[in-house]
Amino acid sequence: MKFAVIVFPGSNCDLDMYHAVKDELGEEAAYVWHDETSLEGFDAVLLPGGFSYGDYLRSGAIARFSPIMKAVEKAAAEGKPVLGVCNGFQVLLEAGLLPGAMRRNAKLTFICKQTELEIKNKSTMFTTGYADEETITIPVAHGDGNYYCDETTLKKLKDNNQIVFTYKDDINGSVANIAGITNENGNVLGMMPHPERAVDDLLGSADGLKLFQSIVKYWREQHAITS
Ligand SMILES: NC(=O)CC[C@H](N)C(=O)O
Repeated sequence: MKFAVIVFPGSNCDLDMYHAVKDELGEEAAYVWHDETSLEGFDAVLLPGGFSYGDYLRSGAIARFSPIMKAVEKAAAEGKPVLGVCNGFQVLLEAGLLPGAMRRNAKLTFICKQTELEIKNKSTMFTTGYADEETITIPVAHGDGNYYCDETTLKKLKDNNQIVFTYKDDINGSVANIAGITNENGNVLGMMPHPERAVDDLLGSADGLKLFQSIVKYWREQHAITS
């Protein structure tokens, strides 16, 4: 399976993402500069964390106009797995590929620490590797992680099972403690915690690895030779 790691000017978790896929997961990965216009030949798309365009205007607000975003939209429409982590999540929100918006953390401070997450939907293509009711440990590192959506959107997210991860504790003021959501189709996931930084016990947790393994499992099932 081949993963694209999109690199924007100011991305800083692209190397971690590449390492997670290539070295820990053992799958193919390649960096794709934001100026590119095609994701032909890739099976999944990863938008890493960082400070694209210095977070000017709003986190993700400028990156969402990068040429590669048309190809990300196409991959999403084709049903390919698209994962946005932290700044990647912010870009997906700004691009309208996920509902809602991100605001400054409630306490207006940058938060960098391990967090406990509850898995609210373990039947997505990103979460089948987790056990029922499993609580996982994955680090966050953000200043703008305060997820907001209105009541109608929240109801839709709940009704469609689009809320995938919630924080066990309210760390940043997010509506309903939301840490990660999918689109309606379930193939685009945005999450503030960094699974790519939790892929080995040496890092303090390996709980993020199961997320990447779930994507591979899904892809293999889709591409199984049945005859
Ligand atoms: N680690 C990151 O991706 C940081 C995201 C974002 N720029 C913020 O501080 O909110």
